[in-house]
Amino acid sequence: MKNKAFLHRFGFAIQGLQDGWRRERSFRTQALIGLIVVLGAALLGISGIWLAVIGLAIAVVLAAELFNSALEALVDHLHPEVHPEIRVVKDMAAAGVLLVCLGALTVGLLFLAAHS
Ligand SMILES: Nc1ncnc2c1ncn2[C@@H]1O[C@H](COP(=O)(O)OP(=O)(O)OP(=O)(O)O)[C@@H](O)[C@H]1O
Repeated sequence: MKNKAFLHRFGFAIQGLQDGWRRERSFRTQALIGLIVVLGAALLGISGIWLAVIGLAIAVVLAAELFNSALEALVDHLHPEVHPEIRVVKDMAAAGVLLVCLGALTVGLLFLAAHS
């Protein structure tokens, strides 16, 4: 499975996006919020740099959610039983998503403050 051509690897990534969309409600919610924010920003005609920062914040949130979901799926598959270490792994992954979401929220608040 190693060293596949770029198009193959791109296909795997698209498949991962579809799996994330199909299996994870939080990913769907965050993706829809991101879409609404980008559409709203485009309608307001905001400047290029703000669009870039907001787009990056949305992409980082979605990527963090996918990493978190992938880790959860792996852990649940390898170790379905309850275990204190699994709790730590899942809670730390969830904390990572929370931090990224707080960062994105800060970007949103700074944008609103700069445009009000
Ligand atoms: N196998 C386990 N052993 C110990 N604690 C667990 C285990 N599975 C889940 N937990 C605890 O329950 C919390 C929620 O776990 P869960 O897998 O349902 O995550 P979730 O973020 O709610 O996932 P989903 O996106 O599937 O709703 C974890 O953060 C962890 O604290």
